[in-house]
Amino acid sequence: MSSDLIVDARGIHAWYGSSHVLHGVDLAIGRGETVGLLGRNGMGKSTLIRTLLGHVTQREGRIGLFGQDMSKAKPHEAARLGVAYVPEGRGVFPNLSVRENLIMAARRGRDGRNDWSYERVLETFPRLKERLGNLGAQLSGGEQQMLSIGRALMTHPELIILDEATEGLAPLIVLEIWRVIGEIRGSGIATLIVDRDYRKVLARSDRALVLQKGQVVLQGRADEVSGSAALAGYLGV
Ligand SMILES: Nc1ncnc2c1ncn2[C@@H]1O[C@H](COP(=O)(O)OP(=O)(O)OP(=O)(O)O)[C@@H](O)[C@H]1O
Repeated sequence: MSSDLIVDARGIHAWYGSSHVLHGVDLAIGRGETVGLLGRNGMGKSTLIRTLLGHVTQREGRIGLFGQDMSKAKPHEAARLGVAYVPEGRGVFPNLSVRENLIMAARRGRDGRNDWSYERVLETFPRLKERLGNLGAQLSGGEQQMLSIGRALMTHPELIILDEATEGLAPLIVLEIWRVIGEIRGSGIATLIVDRDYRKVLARSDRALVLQKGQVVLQGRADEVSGSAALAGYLGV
């Protein structure tokens, strides 16, 4: 298990009851690397993420995070090591204000890093600055998504996992989220991105992999995946 890798997962299988969803998936993410995870609906993208983080417990295979064996670990252990997960459907505290949501998340990074301050997060998301006193539940979907990403940044992660971060949002907000994803990449934090807009994912990723029925059917540098004749067929586009 290489400690140069943030994620080093080999031969991952996962089940929901008797339904076998992942069939031997390998995934590696290096420090600072942006990886796109593509595939049609129901192909196992969210399940792969949730399996790596220990949310799906019927699993087999070796899961290494930061060189540690996390094959049996619980979700909070992955978070403690520096993996921030922004789930599909967000995950902000509805009864806390924007300010409280952010402050509560604040934590130094693995090496004591503290560069994503409260102020920097608000500069990155000017909309949140205007809503500091609003409760999570009072925010629009786009604002909740920004808050969720802002919370992730305040934990000073080594890796942020964004599962459908732009899903169901208005076009201007979607642009805003992609801008921030670019900023996160530029700041050296590794990212794993799942998004329906495969062109945008590929344009912003170093590498990409495509899942079909719980198996990796295509992977490589993002430009290679982008140029692959097989891509459209796998994505159904
Ligand atoms: N909690 C669950 N219980 C049972 N089956 C599930 C559960 N979550 C997902 N599945 C099934 O597992 C398979 C993979 O789903 P998953 O959500 O990982 O796909 P996905 O590629 O992320 O697609 P989507 O974009 O639709 O979320 C699908 O057949 C789905 O119906």
